[in-house]
Order: sequence, then C-alpha cells, then structure tokens
Amino acid sequence: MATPLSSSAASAPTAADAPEALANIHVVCAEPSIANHFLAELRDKDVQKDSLRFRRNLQRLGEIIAYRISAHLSYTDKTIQTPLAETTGKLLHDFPILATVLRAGLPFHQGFLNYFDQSPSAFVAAYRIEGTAQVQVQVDYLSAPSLDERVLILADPMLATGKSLVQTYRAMLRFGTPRQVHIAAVIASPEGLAYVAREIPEATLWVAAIDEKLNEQAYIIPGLGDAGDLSFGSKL
Ligand SMILES: O=P(O)(O)OC[C@H]1O[C@H](OP(=O)(O)OP(=O)(O)O)[C@H](O)[C@@H]1O
Ligand SMILES: O=c1cc[nH]c(=O)[nH]1
Repeated sequence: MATPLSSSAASAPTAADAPEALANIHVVCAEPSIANHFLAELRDKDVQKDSLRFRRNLQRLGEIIAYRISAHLSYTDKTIQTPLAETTGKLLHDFPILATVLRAGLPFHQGFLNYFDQSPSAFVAAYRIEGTAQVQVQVDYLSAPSLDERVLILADPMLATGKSLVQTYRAMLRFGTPRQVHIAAVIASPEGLAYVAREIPEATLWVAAIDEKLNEQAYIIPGLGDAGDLSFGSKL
C-alpha cells in the first residue's frame, strides 16, 4: 500500500528537554565496543570521502543495534534435527517490521535487514523544508504493511530536531497499531531525543551517541554533516 501524505509542522523541541531524565533510552557507544570505531569513522571528514565506507559503517551500526534490540524480542522453542542428534533451538517468534526514512535511512535499514532477514519493510519519503525559520518536515510518500500487533523498528540515522521521526511515526499509525515500538538512530541531539521520547512514550529508543547540541540550521554538533549527501551525493 502506498499513500501520498500532506505536510505538517510539529511543535519545536527545546534544549531544556533533558534526555538523561528519560527512561527507555539505550546509548550503544556509552560502553567501549567496535561500534565506537564505526561511529568515529562516520564522523571523520577524511574517511567520509569514501562513500562506500560511509554507507557500510551506517549498515554496521544498524546490525549492532538490531542485535541489541533482538534481546527484547520473543522466541519460540523448536525441535531441530542436526546430522548427529535432536536438540532445541530458539526461533524468533515474529520478525519485526523495519521502517526507514529516505534517503539516509537506506544503508542503516540494510543493517537491520541483514539480521532480521525475513522482515517486511516500510519506507517513508520525508525531508526537511529548507529556508523556513523553524524546521518543517514534509512527509510525501509512505509504503507499509499492516502494523497491527507487530513489533515495529523505525530507523533513521540522524535524529536532529526529531520532527522527521515523530511525523513519520504518526503517519505510519494509519497502517495499524504496533504492539511494541523501537526507534533507532546513529546520532541524536539532546533536544531532539527528548522530543521523540516525549511524543512517542511507547517507544524504546536506541542511539549510538547523543551529541552536544543543534546549530542554527538544526544540524547536530559535532554530528557528522549531512548523512543523505554523504551516502548518496549532494542534492540540487
Ligand atoms: O530530526 P530532523 O530535524 O527531522 O532531521 C533528521 C532528518 O535529516 C536527515 O534527512 P535529510 O533531511 O538530510 O534528507 P536526506 O536523507 O534526503 O538527505 C535524516 O535522515 C533525518 O530524516
Ligand atoms: O546533522 C544533521 C541533521 C539532519 N540531517 C543530517 O543529515 N544531519
């Protein structure tokens, strides 16, 4: 099912929102792991010249967060016959629906799909309208299966103001009510993360890192720049 959607502006998040005070937020790079290495490469303007590596690092962080989320899903015992004996395996009860936001979401999404290989996907075209005083997001196109009673993972690498994720999620609810919601990003601003946590309290949030702030153009500082352009080339 594919539906064109109209634009709307959500109320602006403020820096006074403190994500530290909010439960349900997992910060993957808070502990040492290879995820920190992938994130450091994503941020490095010299390494960014290699767009293949940039996309692959987004994908690898998608894989890592997918693995972390998998610990929160349900499994069913199944009898398995090996070549030598019978044993019991645990199979994922139902594969989550994987939703992402074009364009920058695509490599991150692929990381989730690498692990949740039987998952259906949902795609949203959303973009920030340039030249407005406050960030406004246009949601143009949404293609999704039924979300009723499913686990939904909504993944977008950059969580700046949080408006893209909040508007995308609201638009997606036209396709049903999920029983569990996970929202994943690579880099979040403190105010954007607090905004998403406030507007979507039913979601568990997963981020690789929480950065310092947004700049006047609502870009994340230090951030990594424009994830869509770095993945796929600059827009006109
Ligand atoms: O939290 P927000 O303030 O809404 O910003 C985040 C959005 O910005 C990026 O997309 P972008 O608008 O750069 O589009 P692109 O992927 O097409 O380059 C990113 O992938 C998010 O969708
Ligand atoms: O810092 C930001 C903010 C929005 N989108 C990006 O790609 N980067």
